Amino acid sequence: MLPMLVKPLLYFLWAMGVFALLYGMGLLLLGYPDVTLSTESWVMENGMSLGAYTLHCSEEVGCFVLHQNTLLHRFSTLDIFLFKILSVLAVSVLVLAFLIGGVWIASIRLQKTRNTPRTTLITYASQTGSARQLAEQLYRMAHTLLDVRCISTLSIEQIHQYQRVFFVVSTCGEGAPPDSAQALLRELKELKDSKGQPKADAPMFAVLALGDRSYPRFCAFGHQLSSLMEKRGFNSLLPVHEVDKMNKHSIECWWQQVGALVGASADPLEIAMTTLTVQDNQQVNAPREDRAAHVLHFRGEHMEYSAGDLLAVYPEISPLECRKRILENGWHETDNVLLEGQSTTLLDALLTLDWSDETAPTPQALVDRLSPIHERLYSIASHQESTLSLLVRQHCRADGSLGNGSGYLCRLAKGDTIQAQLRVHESFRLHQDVPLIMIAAGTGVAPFRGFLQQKQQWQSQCEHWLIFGEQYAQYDDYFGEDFERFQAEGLLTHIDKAWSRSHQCYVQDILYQQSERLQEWVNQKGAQIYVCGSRLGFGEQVIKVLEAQFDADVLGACLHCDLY
Ligand SMILES: Cc1cc2nc3c(=O)[nH]c(=O)nc-3n(C[C@H](O)[C@H](O)[C@H](O)COP(=O)(O)O)c2cc1C
Repeated sequence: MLPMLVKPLLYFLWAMGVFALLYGMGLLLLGYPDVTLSTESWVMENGMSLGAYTLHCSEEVGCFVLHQNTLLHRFSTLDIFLFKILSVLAVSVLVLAFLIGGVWIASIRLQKTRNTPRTTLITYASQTGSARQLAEQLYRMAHTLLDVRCISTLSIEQIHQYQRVFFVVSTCGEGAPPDSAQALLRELKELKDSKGQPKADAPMFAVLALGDRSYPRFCAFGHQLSSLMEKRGFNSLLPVHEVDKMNKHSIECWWQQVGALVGASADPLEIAMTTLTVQDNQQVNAPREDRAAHVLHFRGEHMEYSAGDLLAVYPEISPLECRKRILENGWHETDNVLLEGQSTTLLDALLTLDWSDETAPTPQALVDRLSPIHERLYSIASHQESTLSLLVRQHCRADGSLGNGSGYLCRLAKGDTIQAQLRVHESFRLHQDVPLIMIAAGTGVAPFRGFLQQKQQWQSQCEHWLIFGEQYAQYDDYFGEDFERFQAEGLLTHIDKAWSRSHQCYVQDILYQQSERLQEWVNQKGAQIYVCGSRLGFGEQVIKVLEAQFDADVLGACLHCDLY
């Protein structure tokens, strides 16, 4: 844009200069003293001298130049008018040139900064989007100092182009690496062992390991990656920093250390949130109060997501429920406790903590056992509409109180707003228009409504098969009307429902009964299989059946799981 403006400006300046020169020369050559001018009118108040020359102006006779009291030139009113125009134009052009030049130089500098190779890389390995979201957030806070990229696009050779590499990695499965980390992991394993000796010129690295303490192999992949990097001769900058359930304080501690190393400002970590407004919240399996499932529709701005993505919700604890639970334990809400070294009331402390089923002999012992409230991830049940839908099962604890995340969402009324984050679930998105086998249990059916909406947008002609399991046909047919509509439109070509309590039928039974079709769809029609639901029971059983039906490499190429 700027270089485009500069060229015409230079031409304009050049043309003006030529005009002014010619005009001046014409005046000097052709202008001559006006001999008829009377000497009285030479004496003017507003004269201006330059050496032996004096310029005088008079309204009656115009302007004239005296040289040692001899009239040298006289300028007409038109000359004066043109001089004025020329000087105004010259000043404006100079100011404009100054401004444009300033912006131009600044933009060249910016371009240079952008093109300067960074010495520090932040790379993420994410399964459900949290590590990616965090790495991109950190990058935004120090974008002039860092590069950011997904670990799947990173090779060892590229690591060597940096002085420092910061890994933000999660652990999935049972202590397993995210899919995106497999290639680098393979490369690292194949690399020659440096026998634990760091190489002097090798890049330095540090690992931020995201995980969840409730899993037996907490942050396992972060540790695996760090020890493998060290064995291959990379220099460790910091010990592996473990983060439980995306604890913000813990992330900030790590970022402060990293910031000091790379020269980034130690600003507090701003987690960018999307505000969603509740449009509708309905229980869809009435009258099942013990296992109530709700469909929520939200409206929000700048909602960029795809079917299969997740929504991270930050629950707010209900003070009413919290008071009730405090009383049931025989305590008082104003009891004094210490939280992170600060004295506060039991109620205030518990409103910031994740109190699930934990019990303790005293209020302080309870507070000491609990961790801060953490985000909850929900599968999105829609696809890039102006509304975002969720299917939420209300969790009921043994004492009758509601789970923190599901209780918060199921309590919401029309018009309420929540703060949430959209998380890219790369491995559970649709990447191409191929036949789908969608296998779900319970609220795991949610993403498949989104998938079919996406296929509808694509005007897909492929075959789609949904296998859905829940307890009761009369209550639990979530999104039943939507799936019937997709069926009527020819988008959903097969649907099988397994009702475990009302019909004693399970999803695995259908997979066995329809094994021929399953084989045909995968081997001949190139179908991809997506499985969503709880890992225990459903997920494990389904994987077992699929492993019995397909070779490992065939399954590896077509299976996508979202098991929790
Ligand atoms: C199916 C599943 C399995 C998980 N397995 C582990 C595990 O073995 N160890 C662990 O520390 N965290 C485990 N987690 C927790 C994740 O590491 C944690 O939620 C992390 O923030 C997810 O980051 P991501 O969204 O970038 O993948 C698991 C989470 C899920 C959903």
